Amino acid sequence: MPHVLVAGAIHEAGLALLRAAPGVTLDVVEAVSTESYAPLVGRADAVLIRTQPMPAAVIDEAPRLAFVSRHGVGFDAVDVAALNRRSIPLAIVGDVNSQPVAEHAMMLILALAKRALVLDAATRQAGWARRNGFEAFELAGKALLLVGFGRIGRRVAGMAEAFGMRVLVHDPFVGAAAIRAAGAEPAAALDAALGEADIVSLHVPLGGDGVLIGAPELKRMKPTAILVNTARGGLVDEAALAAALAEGGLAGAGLDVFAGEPPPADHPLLGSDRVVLSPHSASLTRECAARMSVAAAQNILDFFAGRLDPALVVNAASLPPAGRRQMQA
Ligand SMILES: NC(=O)C1=CN([C@@H]2O[C@H](COP(=O)(O)OP(=O)(O)OC[C@H]3O[C@@H](n4cnc5c(N)ncnc54)[C@H](O)[C@@H]3O)[C@@H](O)[C@H]2O)C=CC1
Ligand SMILES: O=C(O)C(=O)COP(=O)(O)O
Repeated sequence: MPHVLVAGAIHEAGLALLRAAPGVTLDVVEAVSTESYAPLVGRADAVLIRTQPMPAAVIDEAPRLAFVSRHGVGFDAVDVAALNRRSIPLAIVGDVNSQPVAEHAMMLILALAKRALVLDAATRQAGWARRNGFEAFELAGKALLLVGFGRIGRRVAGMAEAFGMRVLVHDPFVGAAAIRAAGAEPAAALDAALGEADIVSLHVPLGGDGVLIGAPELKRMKPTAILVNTARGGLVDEAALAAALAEGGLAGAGLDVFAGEPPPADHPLLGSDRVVLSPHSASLTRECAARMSVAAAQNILDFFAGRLDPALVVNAASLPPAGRRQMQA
């Protein structure tokens, strides 16, 4: 009889699915820290986890653990090597959250290009004083560099093309022909593309290499350019980004994600009016919060029923043959 631990607050729809499943028992811990759910892993057959860390120390304390279900798609916070040692599959939700994240990236691009927050504040405070400041710029004709051309990056490309933008793509794992077929231009060398772009948007996983955009990469960007990160905070050197913005090396940044979440109150990027921020909420639309919750819960039910889609498993663990883990009513 599978016992499921839900680590982190999720939409009620997924909880309802698990509660209604015959034979499933549940622990739900809404707090986001690892410490809050770690004491409960010992009795879990499956863990449904949000983005809080799941280190080896926690996995090693879970003798019954047979399956981990990510509520989203990024799995950098889970110690995959520890799962692999015991051949425990880790599944993600696939395409379920790509659309709202792509929309959010476009929202940040537009907010920065149009100086939305600054002009909103100015309109409330000082009337028309900034009307002729000519601070906004147009997207049409500008070069957008997408770093990463997977589920989300491809959707941003389509949206940007509708705005009349030129789309450059840097993704070493996607062939030039596929990039051209999507109406974009392959950019094999990241350094050169960074120098060409008016807007850079990140859509790659956070991997072992860590920082992708550090001080040298920021220096290659135009002083008029903006950087948008809806992927993972650890991809960007935040101190170097704050310095580039303060020194006029870069015009703006839109950030949904941070190296440490939530960012501390004295974080250098929180004080800049060249920055538009959101609290890792790109996928959390009304619609998608329910979709992710249901998809992650369904993956658990499918795993124990022996019918999980293997394409959703992202680590080196094969699924048990159908029927081996039948749920007991
Ligand atoms: N802010 C949020 O709420 C969300 C953030 N994310 C983040 O966005 C990331 C991307 O999501 P998806 O598009 O669904 O993933 P995906 O796996 O479909 O696409 C990632 C792409 O990045 C490419 N890539 C890998 N390393 C690269 C590198 N060094 N340079 C350039 N390209 C590289 C891959 O070839 C792949 O095409 C996730 O890994 C996750 O961290 C995803 C969903 C929600
Ligand atoms: O899909 C992702 O990788 C996300 O960042 C969102 O994940 P979460 O809603 O925190 O489980």
